[in-house]
Amino acid sequence: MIEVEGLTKRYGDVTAVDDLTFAVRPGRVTGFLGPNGAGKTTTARIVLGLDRPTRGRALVNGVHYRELRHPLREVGALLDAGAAHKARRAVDHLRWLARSNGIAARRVDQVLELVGLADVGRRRAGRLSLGMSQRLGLAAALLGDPAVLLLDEPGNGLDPEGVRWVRTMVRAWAAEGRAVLVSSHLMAEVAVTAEHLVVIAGGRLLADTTTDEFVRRHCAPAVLARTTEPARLLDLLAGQGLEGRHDAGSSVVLVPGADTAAVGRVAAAGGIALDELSHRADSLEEAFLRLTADAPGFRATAPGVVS
Ligand SMILES: Nc1ncnc2c1ncn2[C@@H]1O[C@H](COP(=O)(O)OP(=O)(O)OP(=O)(O)O)[C@@H](O)[C@H]1O
Repeated sequence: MIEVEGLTKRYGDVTAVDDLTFAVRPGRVTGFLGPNGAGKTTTARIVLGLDRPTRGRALVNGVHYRELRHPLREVGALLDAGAAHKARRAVDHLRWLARSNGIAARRVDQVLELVGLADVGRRRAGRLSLGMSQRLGLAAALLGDPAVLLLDEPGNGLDPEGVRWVRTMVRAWAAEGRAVLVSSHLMAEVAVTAEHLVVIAGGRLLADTTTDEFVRRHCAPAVLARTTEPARLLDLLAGQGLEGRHDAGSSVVLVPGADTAAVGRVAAAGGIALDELSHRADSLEEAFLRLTADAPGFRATAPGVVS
């Protein structure tokens, strides 16, 4: 498994990772989510011994990466699909990796087969399409049959069929008992692959929970009421113990967990005309944006509730 404990990384004035603690456990896919600049790559680089933390630590199977004798046999990583030398044939790239990690040469053919590259193994890395390069990166990650996998945007550059293939493979690897961390900034894509989510923004942990719980907590259905008097409706709802949400300038009030009849009765009793009364649930992407929008270092704004 991967254990990240109190991890902090500063680059000059920039705090890329800020006191981060989470674990990637075996037997399940953990989605590592955060908007651009959240600190995902920095965390992954520290786990893989490519960068040193300012404080805290990251352990793979209980030790620091640099203490692993044959790292590829313990942890497979896909960080940069373009990492293979352009002039080197795909098969030679894998053979070189296998040799430097004490892995049998026959494993190279197995992983090429596994990722669907058996026919193009003799092609030079520079002549592979983006999707094929991604598959070569996955082949390298799998070479040592590691118990821990760390994959950054594994579906990048793949066509829809390829994305489905990666999703199925990633789930199967976890089902075999591996600890799998898949990082991405695409909430909806990761949520269908991962059972567990670690969400960060501005280098800080925002959520560490099962995907089911995340959906329950952040995408719960709400009642949507549209009115020209949203502030007064909010007050009246609060008087009845119903907590609503309203974005400045919007005509919409959202009341999580309520039913339409209750909200309609409160409006009627207060003489408030409703232009719409309906049910609505946040999409995962909306929930993700809402959760991460206020984090330091993330400058984009989340969309309003509904305007
Ligand atoms: N070598 C570096 N020197 C200075 N700042 C850095 C360095 N590496 C990362 N950063 C900064 O640290 C923060 C986190 O970056 P990081 O690449 O870890 O985020 P990320 O979540 O992987 O983003 P993305 O989804 O865009 O890849 C950013 O503000 C980034 O500019």
